[in-house]
Amino acid sequence: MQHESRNIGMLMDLYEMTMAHGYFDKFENTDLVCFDVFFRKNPDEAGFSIFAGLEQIIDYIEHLHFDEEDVEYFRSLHLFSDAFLEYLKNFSFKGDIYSFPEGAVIYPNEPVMTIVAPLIDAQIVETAVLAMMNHQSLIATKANRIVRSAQGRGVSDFGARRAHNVDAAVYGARASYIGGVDSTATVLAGQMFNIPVSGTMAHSWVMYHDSEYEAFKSYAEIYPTNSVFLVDTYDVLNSGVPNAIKVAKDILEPQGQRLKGVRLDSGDLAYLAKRARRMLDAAGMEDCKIIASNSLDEYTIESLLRQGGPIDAFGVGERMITAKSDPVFGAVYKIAGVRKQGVWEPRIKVSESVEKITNPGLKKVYRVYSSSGKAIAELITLNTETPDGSQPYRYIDPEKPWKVLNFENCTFKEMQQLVVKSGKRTQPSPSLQEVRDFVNHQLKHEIWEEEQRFVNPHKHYLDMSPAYYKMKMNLLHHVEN
Ligand SMILES: Nc1ncnc2c1ncn2[C@@H]1O[C@H](COP(=O)(O)OP(=O)(O)OP(=O)(O)O)[C@@H](O)[C@H]1O
Ligand SMILES: O=P(O)(O)OC[C@H]1O[C@H](OP(=O)(O)OP(=O)(O)O)[C@H](O)[C@@H]1O
Ligand SMILES: O=C(O)c1cccnc1
Repeated sequence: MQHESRNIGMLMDLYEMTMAHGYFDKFENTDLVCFDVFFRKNPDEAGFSIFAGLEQIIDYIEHLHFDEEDVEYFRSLHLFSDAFLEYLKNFSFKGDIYSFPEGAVIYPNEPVMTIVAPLIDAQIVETAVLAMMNHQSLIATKANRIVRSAQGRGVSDFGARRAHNVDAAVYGARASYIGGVDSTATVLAGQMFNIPVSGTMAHSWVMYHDSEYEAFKSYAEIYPTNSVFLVDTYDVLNSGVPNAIKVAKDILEPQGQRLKGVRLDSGDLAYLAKRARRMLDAAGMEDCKIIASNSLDEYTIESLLRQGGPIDAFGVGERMITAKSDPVFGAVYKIAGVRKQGVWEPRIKVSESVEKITNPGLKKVYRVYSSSGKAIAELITLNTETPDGSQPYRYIDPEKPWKVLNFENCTFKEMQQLVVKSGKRTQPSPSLQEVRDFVNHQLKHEIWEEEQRFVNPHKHYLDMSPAYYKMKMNLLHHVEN
C-alpha cells in the first residue's frame, strides 16, 4: 500500500545528517560499521518484552532515498557541501541488517538488531529505526500483558481515538494484534494489515433514538446476527439490561436469532457484570456475552476477574494504545564496531553506570534452551563462536564473573537472522497472523511462567562466552587506562 511504502527518509535528527556530511568529507564511505539496537529495561518492570516493528523498518530501509525537494531542503540549511548534496540524490541504503524475528520475546541489553553498513548509511537510519521499533514494541508488549491478564477471554483494540495521532492508532493496532488482541475497532488498520475488525455501538446511537428500547430494536433489525447493545447509557440494571432482554425476546428470538452481547462501559464493572449475568441467565440468555470497557488495562482486568466478574470479553483503548503505565520503550542505537582496511575493531561506550556500558564488537546472540524446551538464558558470544550443546558449556554470568558455571544438556538457538542484504530484504515477510502465532508459541512453550508474572518476575540471565567476556574486559581495561 502507498501508506506503507512512503518515503520517510527525512525522519531523522539533524545531527545524523551533519555527521554523515562530516564522514563524507573526511572518510571513505567504504569502511563498514556495526551498530546494535538494544533496550535497557522492560516496561512495567516486566520479565520480558515483545519485539515489533521490523516489517516497517525493512520497508523503510528498502525505500530510503532523498527526493529533489528533500535535497533542496538540506541545501536551504546552508550546512552541506554541493558534493554531499549531489551524493544524497543517488543515495540508497547498501548495508545488511541482522535481526531477531518480529514477535520474538526480547530481553534487556541484547542486540535485537544489528546494522552492518557503510558509515553514512548506518548513521542516518538511527532515528527512524528506533522510532518504529520503540513504538510497536512498546504497544505489542503492553497488549500482550493485557491479553494475558484476560486469561483466554477476548480482547479488542478500542484505542484509535485516544492514540497519539494517526500513525500511533494504525501501527498501534498492528502492534497490539501482534501482542495478541483478537480484533481492532480501527478500520484503517483492518484494511491495511488484514486484522479482523469488530465493534459494538456508541452512546450516540442510544441517545439519538427516542428511547433505549427503540435504539436496541432498530439495531437488532439491521444486524440480527451481530448485535451487541451498549447498556449503560441510562441505568444498566433498571433499563439497559431489561431493554436488551426485551429486544432479544421481541425481535431476535422470533427470527431464530440470539443476542450476541451487552457492553458495560461505566460503573463497577464486576458488580454490574454479576447482576447482568443473573438477569440474562434468568431470561434463558446464557449465551449472551458480557463485554466490558472503560479505561481498562492488565491491572483492572486482573482485578475484575479476581472479583469474579463474569466478563467474556474486553474492549481496551487508551491505556493500551498509549502504554499509559510506562510509555517509553527505551531502545537505543549504539556503535559496536568499525571495520578499517578489512579488519573489525570493537568499540565500547564506557559510562559511570554499569548498565550503560555497551557490549562491544561483532557478536552473536543465542537463546539457551533446557532439555524441557524452556528458554533459560541468553548467551552473547564472539561472532566466530558456535556453542556446542553436546557437552557442558562453560559460560560467564557478567554479574557474578567469579562463578564457574556450565550449561548442561542445553541447546542454543541463534537469534539474529540476516533480514536485509545490501539494502534488500532477504525473505518474504511473514503474515501478521504468523507473527502473532509466534508470540503465542513462545509464551506457551518457551518462556518460564516465572518470567510472565506481573509482580517481581524472574530476571532472565544475559550470559557471555568466556572469550566474549575476556574481549570486553580487555577492551574496558584498555579504554580506562
Ligand atoms: N469492580 C471494579 N474493580 C476495579 N476497577 C474497576 C471496577 N469497576 C470499574 N473499574 C475501573 O475503575 C475505573 C472507573 O473509572 P471512572 O470513575 O471514570 O468510571 P465511571 O465514572 O464509572 O465511568 P465514566 O466516567 O467513563 O462514565 C475504570 O478504570 C474502570 O475500568
Ligand atoms: O476507555 P478506553 O479503554 O479508552 O476504551 C475506549 C472508550 O471509548 C469509548 O468511549 P467514548 O469515547 O465514547 O468516551 P467515554 O469515556 O465517555 O465513554 C468507549 O465507550 C470506551 O469507553
Ligand atoms: O466498538 C466499540 O464498542 C468501540 C470502539 C471504539 C471505541 N469504543 C468502543
